[in-house]
Amino acid sequence: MARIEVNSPNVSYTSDFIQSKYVYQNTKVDRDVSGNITATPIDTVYLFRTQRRVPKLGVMLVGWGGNNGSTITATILANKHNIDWPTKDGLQKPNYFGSITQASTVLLGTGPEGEVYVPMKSLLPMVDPDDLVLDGWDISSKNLADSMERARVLDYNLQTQLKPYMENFKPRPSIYIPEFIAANQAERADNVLTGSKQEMMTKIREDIREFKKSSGVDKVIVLWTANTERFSEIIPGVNDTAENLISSIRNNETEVSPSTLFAVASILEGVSFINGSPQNTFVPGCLELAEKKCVFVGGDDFKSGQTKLKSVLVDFLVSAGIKPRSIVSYNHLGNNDGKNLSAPQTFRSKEISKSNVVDDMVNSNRVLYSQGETPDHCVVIKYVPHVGDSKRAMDEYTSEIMMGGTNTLVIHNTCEDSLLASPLIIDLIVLAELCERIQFKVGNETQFQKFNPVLSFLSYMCKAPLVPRGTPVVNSLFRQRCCIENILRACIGLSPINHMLLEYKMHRPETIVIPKTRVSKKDKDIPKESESDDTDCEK
Ligand SMILES: NC(=O)c1ccc[n+]([C@@H]2O[C@H](COP(=O)([O-])OP(=O)(O)OC[C@H]3O[C@@H](n4cnc5c(N)ncnc54)[C@H](O)[C@@H]3O)[C@@H](O)[C@H]2O)c1
Ligand SMILES: O=P([O-])([O-])O[C@@H]1[C@@H](O)[C@H](O)[C@@H](O)[C@H](O)[C@@H]1O
Repeated sequence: MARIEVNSPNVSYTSDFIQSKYVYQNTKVDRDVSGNITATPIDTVYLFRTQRRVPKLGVMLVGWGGNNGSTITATILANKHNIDWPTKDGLQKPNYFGSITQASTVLLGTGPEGEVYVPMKSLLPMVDPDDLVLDGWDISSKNLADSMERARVLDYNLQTQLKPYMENFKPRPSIYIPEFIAANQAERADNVLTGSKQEMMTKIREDIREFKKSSGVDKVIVLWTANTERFSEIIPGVNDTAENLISSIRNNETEVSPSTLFAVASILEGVSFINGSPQNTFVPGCLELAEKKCVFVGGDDFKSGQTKLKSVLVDFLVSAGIKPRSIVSYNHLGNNDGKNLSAPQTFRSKEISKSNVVDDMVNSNRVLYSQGETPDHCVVIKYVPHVGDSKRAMDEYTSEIMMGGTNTLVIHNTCEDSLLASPLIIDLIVLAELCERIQFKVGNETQFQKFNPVLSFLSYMCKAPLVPRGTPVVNSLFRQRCCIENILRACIGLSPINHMLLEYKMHRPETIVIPKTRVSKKDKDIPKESESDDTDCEK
């Protein structure tokens, strides 16, 4: 992969850090009593600092023996050991298609040869997924080779070759509280911890420490890809504050779910925790704990197929001035996820995360929608065992066009559910780990800080993005991707991609002057480069 170095006085490279002075340009909007608007451009100077050393990273998956867990393990091993396999269509080589960090490119700029695109992963030093060290928990005791076979996702020929690598991986016993998932999951729950919630959580914390020590990894990230749970009730005194949540765990309170126990265990171990399922793992007390301890949390629910397309299509329609009036999304699938979602309480969690995804786009356009007006939006999921992991999704978008006309789009999508979700696991881990190495100072600040513990940077991969209090939720896939791309660019001192291509829109192109350097703010506005690390965290 070609090395990228930025040639600018605002960017410096030391053996430890890439440092960039960056002018963040924004617009402040004020409305007067008559509703008239004043827009004021605002410049803020940031000093970004990214640690260059990529750590040896351990990943612990909760639900390791599931379809996603076994598929991502197999994919990493196949890529790492360069295992290809014959199919009826020829020899298939392993890859990470569907991962933006590994398989997508970004426009870096223009050169003599025109536009130059580079792999997203080449912008900053990132963990190579081939180097991830995997471990995890499952309530099912099957080893990973048997789990892969049970999942019926990958070609048989690949499975045969991977078996020797996978059969030694055995999930650690996990926390099973039957009332949080569908009753039909009981038949696979033969690998479970016993004891009080406090005791089980302590065991999970020990597992994280033990894994870190025995594997020799520098750091660990924990990711929930276990069954969708029902929503937890938010009860004052039980899970509304960090203190109450901790004492509820101590008192074995009913309304603390396994996923919240895993999140709390990870936070207490200083380990980032990502939730790939829709339930409200991050009850207010859990979020407060993450904030206090300055540990990253991200989620919720992988945005893999039908919803991902929705967050493109509705954005397209609304931004084209077309008014979606009804969105009806149906899918059926036959994997264990579908089986678990056939219970009303777990389906409800999924229905919520799949339904909210158009809110920001609808609310952005008061020409089309009056305050409080929304399109009809219906989400249906059915379990059909025969189709296994091959999910069938059917969507109908009915929109109002000019002069009362109607535009109906009908989409049919067939795909392996887990082959769409697994690359998102890679991106969530790679980007969350990168965020742990990025620090910045704003204006005249003397101390570096990190991103807010609620990592909204991961929104692109999530159906129901978790954001810090008071932050706008962005669902539009295009905007979510721009955010990732432009923050990566900021870290190397490059301006956001603006798609203006002004240099190609000139009547007299010879008038273009390439400035020697980007103009920076006066020295007094530039954050100082020394001083200590981020603080404000309870240790
Ligand atoms: N595949 C997708 O496209 C997709 C998209 C979005 C979200 N998701 C979510 O990802 C999750 C995993 O999907 P999947 O297809 O791998 O499902 P799966 O049912 O195949 O795997 C889940 C695994 O979790 C295990 N499990 C359940 N409760 C557990 C607990 N408390 N601790 C440890 N393990 C536990 C199960 O035994 C199972 O092996 C689901 O919640 C699903 O809704 C999947
Ligand atoms: O990502 P997406 O395709 O919109 O959503 C999917 C659902 O349609 C599917 O029913 C469910 O089992 C998957 O876990 C996933 O949530």
